[in-house]
Amino acid sequence: MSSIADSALHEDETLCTQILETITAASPLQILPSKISGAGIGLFVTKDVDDGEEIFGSKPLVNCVDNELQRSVCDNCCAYQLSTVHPSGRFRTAEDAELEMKACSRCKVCYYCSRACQRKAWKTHHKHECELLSETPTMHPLTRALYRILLSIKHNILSGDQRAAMQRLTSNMPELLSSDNAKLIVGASEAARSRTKTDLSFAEVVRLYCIVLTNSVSIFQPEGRMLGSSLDVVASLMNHSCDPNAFVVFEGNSLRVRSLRKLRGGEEITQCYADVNMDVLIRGRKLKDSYNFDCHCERCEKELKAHEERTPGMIPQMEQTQHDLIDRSNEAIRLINIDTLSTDAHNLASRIFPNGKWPEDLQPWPTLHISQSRVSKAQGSLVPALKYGVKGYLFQERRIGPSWIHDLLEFLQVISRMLVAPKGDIPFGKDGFPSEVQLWTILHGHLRELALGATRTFGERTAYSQAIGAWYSGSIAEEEGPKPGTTAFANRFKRAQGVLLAWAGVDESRGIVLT
Ligand SMILES: C[S@@+](CC[C@H](N)C(=O)[O-])C[C@H]1O[C@@H](n2cnc3c(N)ncnc32)[C@H](O)[C@@H]1O
Repeated sequence: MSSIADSALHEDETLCTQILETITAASPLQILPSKISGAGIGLFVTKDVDDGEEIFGSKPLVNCVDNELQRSVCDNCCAYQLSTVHPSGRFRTAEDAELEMKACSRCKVCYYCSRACQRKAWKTHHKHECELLSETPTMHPLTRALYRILLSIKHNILSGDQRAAMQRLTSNMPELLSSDNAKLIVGASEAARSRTKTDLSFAEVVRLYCIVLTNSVSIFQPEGRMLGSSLDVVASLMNHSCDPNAFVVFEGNSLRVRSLRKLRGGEEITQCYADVNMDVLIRGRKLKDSYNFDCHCERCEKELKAHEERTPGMIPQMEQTQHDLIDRSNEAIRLINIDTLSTDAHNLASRIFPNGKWPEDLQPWPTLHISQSRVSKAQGSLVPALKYGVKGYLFQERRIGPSWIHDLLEFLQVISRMLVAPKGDIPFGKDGFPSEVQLWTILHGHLRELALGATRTFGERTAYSQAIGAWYSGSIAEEEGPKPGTTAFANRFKRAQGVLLAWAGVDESRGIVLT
């Protein structure tokens, strides 16, 4: 295997053609040396691609559901029991029946949404792994992916091309074997080799595990939920950018790569391996720890320079504090409790900024506000949820892509709950708070942006975009004044948004401009 792995994939034209034939792409793609220094090979478009287009779709080699979601996600089609979206393209209501999930009666590890899914999974892979899974039910999904791959090789389920291409993916094996995780990697590989009784050598199994660790992508649905991990050969060839032109999303068990902006023919397709909204220091740590490289892109250099100018010589403290703020914010979400979050956050911020005043637009502050809004909403405290929500979503620098759509949706859910709350619960028109009519205008203006944004981001066929579109059309049908999309509405919206922003203490320049 090492000799195959030594020759780069792009040099084998026949193999490249064969693996590119397994995807569905609007126009042909190419595998070439990356334009990013030190990044190996990459994936390129050959023709111009518009903003918001599907670049390609693929059926991954393996999808593995996260352990804590096993009972609620179908192990075959990835249908999610708690999805807020009905497959017919509307948001679910309390009247909708819940998907009934049934466990495999033998292993009780994999769950299915129908007999058909269970039969299909059994035929394609589950019959080979069922007994092994029942012995090790809590295996990490990436280790489960390794088992599935080893068994697929053993039982000739993978085609020769798929196997050859997978084995040539970057493994980062030397770096992973000298990392803190080396013992775990070696131990899991040893166990996988002996349990699956594969013919592969120990070194080959370790390398395959490193390939899984380096190339897997999250099964991220349009709704924003991560359901597990997936390995797809073609998607694995996309390199990282902190200003990506594409992203990966799943529709059921199918992977889709969609554009975030226009790409010119010959351009490399890139995705962000870290949370694209986070600061350079958080992204940098993730890229180093999980993918073994340092990013030196324009965005990273610019953000590092800004740190040096703002707080000279404080980069290590700044990084630690950002991590601590994120941990604190995640803890608040987990406990559904933000009682001490503001005080704790200001105490942490004062390590860097003597007055404890972290800049509103510097991450993770906007994300912290979004957590505060989410927890307040869960507690039914809608007024603070709105105030935190306005700050959270308007201080995000990037107003494109999945996370922007999710932030906007959450913000609008707060507004729409306020508009149906019992009279007297919401201080309409008092102490600078917008009037009820103004809040309707704010909802409708944003809903139109959300509907347009969801269609551009996820495509118009996606049930999620359709559900947002249905919400928008249902809601504006009741609007008596000028409709969104007209100049009269835009003027009304600007005034209403101005009131909301003044109430929330956000500068008007941060507001959204309607399209
Ligand atoms: C999923 S693979 C991407 C395909 C890979 N370039 C190849 O040749 O197979 C991820 C690995 O590619 C490299 N890589 C991806 N993006 C990079 C970037 N922006 N700068 C440097 N290396 C990068 C790193 O080695 C990373 O661990």
